[in-house]
Amino acid sequence: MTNMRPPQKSKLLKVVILGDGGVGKSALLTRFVSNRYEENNFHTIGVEFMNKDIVVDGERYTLQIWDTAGQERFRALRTPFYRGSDICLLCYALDDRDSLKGLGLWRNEFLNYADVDQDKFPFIVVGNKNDIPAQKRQVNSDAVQQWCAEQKVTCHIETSSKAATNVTDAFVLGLRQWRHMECVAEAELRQHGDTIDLTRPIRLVQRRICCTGGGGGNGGGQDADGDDAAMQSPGKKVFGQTRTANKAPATNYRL
Ligand SMILES: Nc1nc2c(ncn2[C@@H]2O[C@H](COP(=O)(O)OP(=O)(O)OP(=O)(O)O)[C@@H](O)[C@H]2O)c(=O)[nH]1
Repeated sequence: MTNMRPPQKSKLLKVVILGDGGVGKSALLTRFVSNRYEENNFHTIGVEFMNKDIVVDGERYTLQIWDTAGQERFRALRTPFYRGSDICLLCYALDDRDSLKGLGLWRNEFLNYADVDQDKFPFIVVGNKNDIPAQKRQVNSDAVQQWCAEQKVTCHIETSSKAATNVTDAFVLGLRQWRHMECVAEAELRQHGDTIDLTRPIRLVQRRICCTGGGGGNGGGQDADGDDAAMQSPGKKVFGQTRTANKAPATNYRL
């Protein structure tokens, strides 16, 4: 016998990095996964992905991170990969104010193709290249905060792939935001979700089972209410079968 706990399963999450060409998406990914930095990167064509295992708050995750091409001409190559994403990093460069303005288009493009609920999806705004000298900086924190407020994005972080500043933190921020939204969604489900009002439907179901179980006889029909539309419908068996099939997902009962 051993006291060792079985190894914890790793949760797989898909992360997509979006932003204008040249803001440093590939550099961010390379720094995070391999802790390397290259000054002269080629433009990404289409998409590339890398996996990275990470433990955050005691939980194991495998992040499958998709680096996308920022250039407009590769749009058709990247958009099919948005579906199934769990987290999206919206990247701009601190020495390029247009790249911040462009984030709205990136967010919309993602929402169009990823098919997610925009109010419940973890977007993280990442301002890369924060190693640049002050005189080269074109984006100040007021502009970013204003953009985030307008777009209802709550998380913003500055990084430098070159100087290895905050790179892991950007992904961890995305992960924590994802987990927060999962918790909110679960709580909502518990509160309002799969609720069954047992008063009327249960009486119907019991009668149905009685009717069909009795070989189609009239015994159970005696106490049927005249105003019960469901009881009068011809789909008796279907109603009973549907009820049986639906048993499993019911999580809340309100008496
Ligand atoms: N100063 C500074 N330069 C960076 C940083 N990250 C990337 N760069 C520079 O920006 C260039 C472009 O970076 P990439 O990672 O290729 O940019 P990208 O967003 O992936 O570009 P696309 O593939 O065209 O979408 C790099 O060749 C670096 O010279 C950084 O943190 N600081």
